[in-house]
Amino acid sequence: MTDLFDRDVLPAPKGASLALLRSLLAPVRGRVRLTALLLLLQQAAVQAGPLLVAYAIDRAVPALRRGDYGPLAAVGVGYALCAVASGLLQLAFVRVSSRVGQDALFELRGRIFRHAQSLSVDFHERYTSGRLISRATTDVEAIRELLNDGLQELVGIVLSVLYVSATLLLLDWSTGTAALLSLAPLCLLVRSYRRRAMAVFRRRSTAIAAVIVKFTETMNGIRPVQVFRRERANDAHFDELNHRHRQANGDAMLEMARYVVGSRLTANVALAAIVMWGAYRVASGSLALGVLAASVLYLRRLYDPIDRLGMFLNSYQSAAASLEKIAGLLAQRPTVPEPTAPVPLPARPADRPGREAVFEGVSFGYRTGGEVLPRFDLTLRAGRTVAIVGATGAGKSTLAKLLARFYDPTHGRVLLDGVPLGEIAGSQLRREVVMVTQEAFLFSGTVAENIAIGRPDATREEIERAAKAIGAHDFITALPEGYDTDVRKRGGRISAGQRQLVSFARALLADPAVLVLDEATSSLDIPGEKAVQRAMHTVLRGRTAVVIAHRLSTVEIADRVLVMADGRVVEDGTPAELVAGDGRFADLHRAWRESLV
Ligand SMILES: Nc1ncnc2c1ncn2[C@@H]1O[C@H](COP(=O)(O)OP(=O)(O)OP(=O)(O)O)[C@@H](O)[C@H]1O
Repeated sequence: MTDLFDRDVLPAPKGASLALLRSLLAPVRGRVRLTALLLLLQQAAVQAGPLLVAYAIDRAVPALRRGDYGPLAAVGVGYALCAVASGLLQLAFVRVSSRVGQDALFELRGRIFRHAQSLSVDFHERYTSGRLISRATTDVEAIRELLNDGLQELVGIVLSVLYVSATLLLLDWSTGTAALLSLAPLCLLVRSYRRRAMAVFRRRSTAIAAVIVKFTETMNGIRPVQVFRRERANDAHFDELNHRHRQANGDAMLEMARYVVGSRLTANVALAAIVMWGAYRVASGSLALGVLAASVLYLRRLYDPIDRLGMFLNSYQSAAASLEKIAGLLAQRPTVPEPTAPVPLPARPADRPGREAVFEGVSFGYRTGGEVLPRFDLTLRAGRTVAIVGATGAGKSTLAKLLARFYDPTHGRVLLDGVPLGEIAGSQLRREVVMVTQEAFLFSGTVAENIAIGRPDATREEIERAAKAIGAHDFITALPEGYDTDVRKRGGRISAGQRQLVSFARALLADPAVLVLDEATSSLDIPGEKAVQRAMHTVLRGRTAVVIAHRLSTVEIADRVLVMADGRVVEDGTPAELVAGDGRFADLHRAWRESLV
């Protein structure tokens, strides 16, 4: 089955890209208008030049011949004023527009991060982190280019074409009309370029995303890459993706080159024709020389922006492709949604350890595969420790993840003290149900901060008490800066077993009603394993606990054991009952006992 999320562009409602752009610019609407006004004035100052030249040739020079310096001086002063005004207006424009662009991008980056973080685990398993990084970097960068330079270009081009056409028509309507007619083939050229460039840019942005995905995937898995000597295969694959990116880049440049050559050729042919016609009219006395000179200057200004229009279309196409991808990402909704009207859990009496969890007619399959857990019912009594055992792929972690609501069941529901998980506010659910995974992930920050993640308001004393109860205090105080050691810095490196202890201390401090623990399979050294086992007992005590057990010594401390096979619970009972029976667990247990002697 092909996964929708394997594609770079996720489905989004129609018009989502435009709506996104509008929503980004809405808060800065006033400043967007100001930038438009500044550009309008700046273009007026720039376009006045040739008009002054025409005036100088046709009026000021004859006046000078009569000994009147006034008109020429006026032209000189006018030209200087226009130059200064255009410079100052340009400066003001750049200042305002770059702030507009920066504010919009600041908002966009924040939105991508917040949104990606709020999406369910299911999304992240399918849409790789490399793609997310590509969205937040290269795609945002493409939009930055459009907002910072592209829009200025476009408004500048449109205004200059409008000013120049109007002035040409005013100077001499027949030259003006000829100039406007010559724009028709150029418009056709722009249209066909736009169509072709769109395909090329979409390909290019997908190609760069693939390069980033490969890069992050390889570096994130650098250990297995080196252990299994995947470097050569990776090099070859990366090379292929890199080639594809280069090819897409080359295609984009080639399209651009074709466009520039085509537009210049058309413009030059039109210019030559109009100049020849104008020269003929000057010779026959029906056109003033100054008007022809100004017209030629204006014609250059009319055609010049056509090249720049190509540049603008480039940044527009690449920003449009990026905007589409970002809009697709932002259109995703969590598959495990927050309840609209959360139901609070009933208060828990102080003498009652944990809460009762019930799986009611639950069945489950991952979106990318078939059914993993066929319909089942299961009640986990408050305050008891349940161990789940079974072969790899039997569905143990899946069952645990349903209890922690990383996924919602396909059918049926999971209840905590009678309240369906889907109706409990996320913040309360995360306080009540904590899942400790095998990896025992540590965030950047100090050891103390890592322990306090589930309860950020915990005092140092409480943090140390939890660490002591778990048996982590001694190794923590032996670190270079004790509890204030940064876990990612030199000297702060801590072993796998120690990481487990930190994550147990974290869970103990968070004090959830239900603890789901995926026991680490990694073989620790014997003292390390003993320490982790002891710590596990401490953290399980006094709450409802589910342990995915890989060691039979862990199973023995459980009140109840579930043996799973192919998504079903095939044996269920106390460890003693199961050992005494003749099922799989009894076989496993016998084999284990024999291995000990
Ligand atoms: N994120 C996922 N997407 C699709 N299928 C998955 C996903 N996670 C697990 N599965 C599939 O679900 C089945 C049960 O997996 P699960 O991880 O629950 O097994 P397990 O008993 O915990 O195994 P192990 O002891 O190896 O961790 C397996 O067939 C697995 O391929």
